[in-house]
Amino acid sequence: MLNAIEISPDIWWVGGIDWNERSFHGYTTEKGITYNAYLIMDEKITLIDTAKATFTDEFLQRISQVVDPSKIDVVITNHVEMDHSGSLPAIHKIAPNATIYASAGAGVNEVRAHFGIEATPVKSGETLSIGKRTLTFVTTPMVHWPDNMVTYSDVDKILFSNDAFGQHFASTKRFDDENDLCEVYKQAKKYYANIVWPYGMQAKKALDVVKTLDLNMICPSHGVIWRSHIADILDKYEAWTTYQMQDKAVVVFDSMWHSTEAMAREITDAFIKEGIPAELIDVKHMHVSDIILEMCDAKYVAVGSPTLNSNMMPTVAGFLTYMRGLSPNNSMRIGLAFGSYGWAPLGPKQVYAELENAKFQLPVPVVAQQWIPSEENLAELQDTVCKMIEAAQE
Ligand SMILES: Cc1cc2nc3c(=O)[nH]c(=O)nc-3n(C[C@H](O)[C@H](O)[C@H](O)COP(=O)(O)O)c2cc1C
Repeated sequence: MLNAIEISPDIWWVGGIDWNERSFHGYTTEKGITYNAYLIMDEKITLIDTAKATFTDEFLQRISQVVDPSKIDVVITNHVEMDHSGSLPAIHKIAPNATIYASAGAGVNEVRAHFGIEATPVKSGETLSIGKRTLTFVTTPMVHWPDNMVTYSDVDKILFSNDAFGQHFASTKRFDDENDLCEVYKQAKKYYANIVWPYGMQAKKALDVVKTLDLNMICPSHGVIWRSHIADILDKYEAWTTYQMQDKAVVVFDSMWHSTEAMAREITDAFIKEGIPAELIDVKHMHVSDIILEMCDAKYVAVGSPTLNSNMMPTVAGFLTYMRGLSPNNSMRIGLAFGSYGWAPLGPKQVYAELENAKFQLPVPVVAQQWIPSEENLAELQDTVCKMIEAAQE
């Protein structure tokens, strides 16, 4: 078993590694997950967050390599979601006199609602001396639950950032510079797109506070610790939280007999012909959490469905529902609805209505094709794409 790891003098990583988790509340985690918790060996022995309940044994074993868990004096609960707090009842039982801190209001209420445990409230800006170190709490409400907060240790210049700057990435190596950075950044972006994206404005506020801190490390509750690429991940969060868009297109579709697929291919080619990178995505073959990663910074989004039993296809409806819940900046995008039908163009029209509901700019009407598109019909899609690009430039 991997040992507890001293990440900075007297600060230990004592989390859990979930090598085989592949679905985290419906989000695919192809690289597994870590539940990071940190133990600070100061005059008051302090634990920052815990682990998912199923990892309690692993987590307690790691703590025991450093100290008897019953000696813990302070537990900081930055966020009550159960991937971070699932082992809190076990710690509470082993160290009943430890003081558990959570954000005033939401954090304290959530600890009580989940575990029937009374936590001590802390407000944003409040400090706690644990010996040599003073910890400062900064609440980050709705990044991504009402209770979220982050904790800063002054002596070490470490920010315990909980979900912010996290990535679902299991590894024996704890630091950014010890791992494949391309993969780490991809997983950080996928995490942001699937978890934090709806709360970009709140995340931006939190980021502005983080940027004022003197930082040696950012220790998130998932994935690798940032020590060598702090400026880079902060820059990336700046771009993501301000919804910076790329001049690129994603064309998402499903198709039974390839007519909608032929339209999707033509639309993709038309974007590429106009010099705009485009990606063709068949929803049957890509998970919605990966589609969101591809589309989160795409200026152009085309969505196609045939009519199936008087509806759009359930796969496309599933994607649109997931996307609508996550994506707050659709008014900055240019959308297109398209698809084939036999006798009633309900599938493509429902896609259009969904894009309209999700507040996309829709400069061209729905392109509904009866049965199989001819060469001429397909060629007309080139004009449609040109109109979308013109609308983006206005
Ligand atoms: C099981 C099934 C159900 C269908 N239901 C409808 C329907 O309710 N209304 C309609 O206009 N066309 C319906 N169609 C016809 C398709 O929409 C039509 O064949 C279309 O061209 C398929 O596009 P695709 O090749 O992209 O799958 C149905 C086709 C199938 C196979």
